[in-house]
Amino acid sequence: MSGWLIGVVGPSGVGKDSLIAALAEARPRWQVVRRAVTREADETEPFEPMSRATFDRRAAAGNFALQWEAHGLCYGIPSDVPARVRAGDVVIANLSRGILEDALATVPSLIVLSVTAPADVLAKRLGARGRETAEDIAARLSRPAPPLPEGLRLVEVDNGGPLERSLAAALDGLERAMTEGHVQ
Ligand SMILES: Nc1ncnc2c1ncn2[C@@H]1O[C@H](COP(=O)(O)OP(=O)(O)O)[C@@H](O)[C@H]1O
Ligand SMILES: O=P(O)(O)OC[C@H]1O[C@H](OP(=O)(O)OP(=O)(O)O)[C@H](O)[C@@H]1O
Repeated sequence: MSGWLIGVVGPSGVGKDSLIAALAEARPRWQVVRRAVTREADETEPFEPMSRATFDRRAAAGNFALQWEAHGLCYGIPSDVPARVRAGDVVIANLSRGILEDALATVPSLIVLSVTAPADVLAKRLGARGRETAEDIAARLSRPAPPLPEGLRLVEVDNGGPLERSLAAALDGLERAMTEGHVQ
C-alpha cells in the first residue's frame, strides 16, 4: 500500500516547523524531510544548508523532486521522496503553496496540511523567533498568499491557539484523510 506525503503549508511564522516537530514526536514512524535551503544553518528547522552554486548544481543533477524560490532563498525536496512514499512511508515536508500542483503530480498520495493564524499573531511570532531582520519580517508578512489549487486532500488547522490543540486537530484530520484515501 502506498504511503503519504504530508505537505505542510502556510505563511511565514504560522508554526509549520513547530507543528512538523510535534507531529514527528507524536508519530515516530512519520519521517520529516530534510530540505535543502540556501541559508545558513540554524536551530529552527533541520535543513541542509548550501550555497546557491551548490543548489544549482544539485538541481541540474536531478537531486530534487521539487524545488522553488521564495524570500530570496532556494528550497529543494530530495529526489528520493516519491520512492519513499510509494514504498509505504509517511513523509512530512514543509512546502510552498506555489508548488502544490507540481507536488500532486509528483506524489499523487499528497495530503496538504494548511496552517493558519491571525496576522497580528504571525507578526509577534516572527519577531520572537528572531531569525530574520525587521525588514525581512515585513517582506514576509506583506507577501501575497499563493492560492491553493483545487482538488487537494486538504486538512486545515488554525494555530492561533496553543500548539497542543493544533497538534490534536492535525493528527485527527490527517489520520481521517489517510483512512478515507485508502478506501477510495
Ligand atoms: N501555537 C503556538 N503558540 C505559540 N507560539 C508558537 C506556536 N506555534 C509556533 N510558535 C512559535 O512561533 C514562531 C514561528 O514558528 P515556526 O514553527 O518557526 O513557523 P513557520 O515554520 O511556519 O515559519 C516560533 O518561535 C515558534 O516557537
Ligand atoms: O509560497 P509560500 O507558501 O508562501 O511559501 C514560501 C516559503 O515560505 C516558507 O519558507 P521558510 O521555511 O523559509 O519560512 P518559514 O519557516 O518562515 O515559513 C515555506 O516553507 C516556503 O519555503
